[in-house]
Amino acid sequence: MKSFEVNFDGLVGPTHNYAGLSEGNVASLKSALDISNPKSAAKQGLAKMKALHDLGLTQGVLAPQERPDIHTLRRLGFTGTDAQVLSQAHKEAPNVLAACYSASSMWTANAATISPSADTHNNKVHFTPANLTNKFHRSLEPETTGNILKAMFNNDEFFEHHLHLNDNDHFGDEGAANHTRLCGSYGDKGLEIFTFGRSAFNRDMPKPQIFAARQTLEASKSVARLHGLSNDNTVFVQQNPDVIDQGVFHNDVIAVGNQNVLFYHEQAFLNTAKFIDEVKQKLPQQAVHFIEVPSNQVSISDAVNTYLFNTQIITLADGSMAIIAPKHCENNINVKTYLDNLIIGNTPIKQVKYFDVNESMKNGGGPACLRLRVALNAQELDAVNPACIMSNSLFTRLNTWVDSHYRDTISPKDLQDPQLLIESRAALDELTKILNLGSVYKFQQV
Ligand SMILES: N=C(N)NCCC[C@H](NC(=O)CCC(=O)O)C(=O)O
Repeated sequence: MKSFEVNFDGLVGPTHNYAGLSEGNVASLKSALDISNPKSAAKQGLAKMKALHDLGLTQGVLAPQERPDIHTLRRLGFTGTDAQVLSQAHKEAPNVLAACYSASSMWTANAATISPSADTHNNKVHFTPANLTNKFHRSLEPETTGNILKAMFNNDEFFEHHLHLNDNDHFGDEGAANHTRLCGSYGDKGLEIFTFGRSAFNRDMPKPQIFAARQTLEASKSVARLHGLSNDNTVFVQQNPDVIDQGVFHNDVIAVGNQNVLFYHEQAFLNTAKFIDEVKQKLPQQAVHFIEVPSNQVSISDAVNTYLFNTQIITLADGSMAIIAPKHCENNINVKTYLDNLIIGNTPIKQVKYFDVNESMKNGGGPACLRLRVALNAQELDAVNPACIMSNSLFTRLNTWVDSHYRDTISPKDLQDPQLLIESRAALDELTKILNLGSVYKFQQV
């Protein structure tokens, strides 16, 4: 049966702003309190989705979350009307207010971990939303993420949905940003690689000294268990703690895989040689292209600033691969030179396409952060909510929707404006109709 990898990109929400919420994420802290442009952020994202659709890929859309999260503000003790809650929070706890306003669900690589049916014990596609416990603003996402995924993959015959892991740092889980899969064609049984930053229970294992390691080994193992993966189709590898301390807060900032290609920086992993041996031993039927980028060609700092590895490697109709990269890669001489040489070398990657996703990049989200990969066979794809699949008409419809609901600027003082809450809800209410999601947001459930 034919199989596909579908990218479900996060639609940037109407409250996209720069609040400096993510310690350990260099770009987020650098952009703190800048003025954002939600309209252009959403359109940059839509343009990337449309480009992949035009390249012949099946492209999906994942809805944003309800922000501001007024329910969390009330849970934290702010009372009165919505306007009073916002103004009180603005006065007393502006950082909490900003966290409850974050449009961070756009980075859908952190929405969930997905295991395709070829890998799982019961031949269903398994979904586990990420709990994102390490950052308060992101820990608000998993419940709604689960609702949205259930509304998109709503068929028990093919899809199995799990509850996110326990909300505790011991089981900190950041989803597909720390998970990649190597395989032959997408429908073949593959090898699922889980990368973790630290162990929660084993204090003897190395860990970063400056920034938090967001993903634990225990979380990765739990997801693999829930999905019914076996020892022979999983690898658990530790991220190099030194690079976490240099701003590599997720593994997808330093490594990316697609089918028989693993593209990674030489400093990405601890014990790289052992890891590569295990991959070779567990995937004997595949000649994997291990593309290791040396530090003397691309430094960690260049990788973090350009997001060379937060690129999407996609397979085109002729079987060759293309890299979807942010413009930052084109503008950095070391990275551009590396990529120019890569596409004439002996690997399946034959072209690079550069995209302007600057509004997202300024918060530390590159092209790969913006997408959740779901490998599906033809029958499973037929069972996906068709309203969430990109088409020429959906692209036009969503651009018009953005034009009518989104602001051109948001600055920190705008977060107390109750009108922004009203605008955001109106936008999301209409969106749930466009994407045929039903009432996935709390404000729709009262
Ligand atoms: N690498 C992947 N897959 N995702 C990138 C996530 C970026 C996100 N930034 C933020 O949440 C910044 C929000 C702010 O500062 O306003 C984060 O750090 O979790």
